[in-house]
Amino acid sequence: MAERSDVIYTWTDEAPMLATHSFLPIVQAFSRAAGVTVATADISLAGRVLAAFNLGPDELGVLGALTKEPDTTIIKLPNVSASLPQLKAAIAELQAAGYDLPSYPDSPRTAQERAARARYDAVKGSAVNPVLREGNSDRRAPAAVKAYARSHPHSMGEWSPTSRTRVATMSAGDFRHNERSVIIPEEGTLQIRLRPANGAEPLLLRKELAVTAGEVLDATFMSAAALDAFLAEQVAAAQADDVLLSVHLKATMMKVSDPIIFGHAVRAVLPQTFARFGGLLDQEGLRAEDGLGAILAGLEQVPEGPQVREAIEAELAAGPRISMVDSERGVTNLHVPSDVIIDASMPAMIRGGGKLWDASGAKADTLAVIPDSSYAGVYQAVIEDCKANGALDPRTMGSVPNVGLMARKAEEYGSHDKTFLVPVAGTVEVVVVDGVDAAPGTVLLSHEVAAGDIWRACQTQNAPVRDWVHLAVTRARATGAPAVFWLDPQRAHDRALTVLVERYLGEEDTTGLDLRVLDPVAATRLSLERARRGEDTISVTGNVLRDYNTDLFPILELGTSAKMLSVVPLMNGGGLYETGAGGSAPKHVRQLLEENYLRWDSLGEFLALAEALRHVAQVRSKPSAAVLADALDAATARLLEEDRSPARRLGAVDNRGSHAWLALYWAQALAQQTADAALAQHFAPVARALEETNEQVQAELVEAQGHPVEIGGYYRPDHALTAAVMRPSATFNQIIDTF
Ligand SMILES: NC(=O)C1=CN([C@@H]2O[C@H](COP(=O)(O)OP(=O)(O)OC[C@H]3O[C@@H](n4cnc5c(N)ncnc54)[C@H](OP(=O)(O)O)[C@@H]3O)[C@@H](O)[C@H]2O)C=CC1
Ligand SMILES: O=C(O)CCC(=O)C(=O)O
Ligand SMILES: [Mg+2]
Repeated sequence: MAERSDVIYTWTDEAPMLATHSFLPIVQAFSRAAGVTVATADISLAGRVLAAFNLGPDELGVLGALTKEPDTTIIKLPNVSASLPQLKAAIAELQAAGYDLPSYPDSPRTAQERAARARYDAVKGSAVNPVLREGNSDRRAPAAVKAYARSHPHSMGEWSPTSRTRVATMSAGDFRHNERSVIIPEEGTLQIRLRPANGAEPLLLRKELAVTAGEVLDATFMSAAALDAFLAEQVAAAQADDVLLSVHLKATMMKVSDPIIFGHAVRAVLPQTFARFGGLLDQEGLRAEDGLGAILAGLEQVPEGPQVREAIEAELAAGPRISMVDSERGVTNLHVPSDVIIDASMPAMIRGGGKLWDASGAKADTLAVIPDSSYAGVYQAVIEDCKANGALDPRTMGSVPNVGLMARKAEEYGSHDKTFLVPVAGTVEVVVVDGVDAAPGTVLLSHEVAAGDIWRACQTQNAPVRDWVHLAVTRARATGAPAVFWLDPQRAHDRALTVLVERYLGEEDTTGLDLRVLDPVAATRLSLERARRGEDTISVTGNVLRDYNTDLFPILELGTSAKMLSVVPLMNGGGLYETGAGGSAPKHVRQLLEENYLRWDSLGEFLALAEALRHVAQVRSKPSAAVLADALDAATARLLEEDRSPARRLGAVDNRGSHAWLALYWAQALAQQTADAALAQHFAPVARALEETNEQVQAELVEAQGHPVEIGGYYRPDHALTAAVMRPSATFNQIIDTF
């Protein structure tokens, strides 16, 4: 990684990584011509695993440090936030490729195994985004994208007023109801300990926790008993109502708590199997947390396997219908913890008219189980709105952009190192060690807990809150749209945050702006009501709702969140440009391997790149970068107008075809602009060559489609093989590689 290069383009996983093989050579060729350097940083899951064992460079670490430099510009593509089954698959692939890596120690016994486990656990889950997000988030649909969605509406499933789809969430005992919060007056050090109810010595859960002045610190827990009772009720309710049982969690970002909750859900649908064979499954290391898929696969190696499998199948057959991820392959919602991720799964269901797939591949209503009630009400409010008013109409609906509090691992998404599965009943206490304007030993927060409960603390630093409020005011001013802070007066954390929001709004010039604070359900209703009238409403939210809303509203408005502009102004002056708001679309990889067709849309990359180049122009004093950016935006707008984005089916323009169109339009725009005569002159022959060969190039790209391809790996494919697959037009490559 060339650390001083103008732009750092991230090398990630799955579909975006495939697209990068085609798009990056174009980006580098165009940028080079304008004197802008573009280097890559490998932050893929495989790259991170190798770095964790010193078998490869720690490019994420370097990139994390660069986020604090004022002249850094990073383009961040989506990466796999690995669930344990994915991490294990990546390790197996790397081992088979000859890397000397230990297997994942499920039950570490030696010091060496514990060390290996700690390294792997640091790579697991959402281990990239929190490191790079040294700023708050500004996600919105650019005008050209919104205009395209209005003139080319995606299909929306119909909503019937009699739909039986609904959200089930807990009414007590969950993270929302147990939350307690304080604002830390002065910096200091805390400790988290558990005082067992049986009078035994306190257990130190976290020896030292540094806190900063003015930060919001909260603590809460999910009661295992309340969760199990709730899940048992939902299993029965789904069966009684004959709707599909579906469970929506974020086992990737909430990498400690949510896999545990997922495990409870797996056990809730198989109570008899676990009562009978739980001991055996434990002994074999087959954990409900890893999903039904891992259990069924693991049973192949166990002598009693067929018996257990029979029990599972019988119990599934007798229970409620479970929603399917892939009905053809028999993959249920409970097979893999990372297959159904709430931010994308709930909006896709709502876009589809409240339906999910059953085992026969038919669509059916669902009972969507979202155990913690902190944010579940948002989805229920959307469902109620759709039942009452029908599906939203992408041709007319307004937009709900987001300003999200995210910097410095804000709120729940930074809580993993403070989340604990409670080993014995007792009292968890957050205690002052020093500082904090309190006597050592003072208990700041405490909860009575039982064994199996999930306790966690979250931190929200003060400077990010102030920056977030400022960003909200800036966006409200720039757009004239009302900005609504989604804060829940029933939650201790949100009440503390409201105090800070009011304080920092007092520092801003807010004359003439419409700024409100509403609870999330009221905010959802208002935003939808306005959207139905074609009006825009900025949602100003915490970190989790940032994630949820930036899939929810784009998926309804634009059909996908891949088309979002996703800017993270870094607090020290750098710029992080995320590509879209969606993920790495694993399904797209399978389609490429089976039929050499990649339906991934790189629009998010195009939008992010233009903003990144503008940032380079400013922080590196390179005016031609701004010329590149303006021409790129013009090319992107034209790509949309002329409908050159990837289609979904063989024989049409796919990801590679859309890149070739973009290169043509970009070169033409550069040749025609008058701001930089040297660039115009440089690009005139390039534009001509691309025009003259365009028909042939597109034909070559379509010709390549329609048969299986081999790229030599999933998590770490062979670079040369993948490049050959992703760059099949010799005519196009010749132009890009030589100008
Ligand atoms: N910023 C980040 O790093 C993020 C990473 N992730 C990671 O991504 C993975 C998958 O997550 P998942 O929840 O399934 O969500 P995804 O957003 O990856 O996929 C859901 C669906 O959205 C559509 N989609 C998403 N992006 C595009 C695109 N650029 N072009 C066309 N269609 C697109 C696809 O629909 P269709 O099948 O109809 O084509 C896809 O199947 C996980 O490993 C997750 O951890 C998730 C979110 C953000
Ligand atoms: O980091 C992740 O796992 C996902 C991030 C995400 O979904 C988002 O930021 O929208
Ligand atoms: Mg998301």
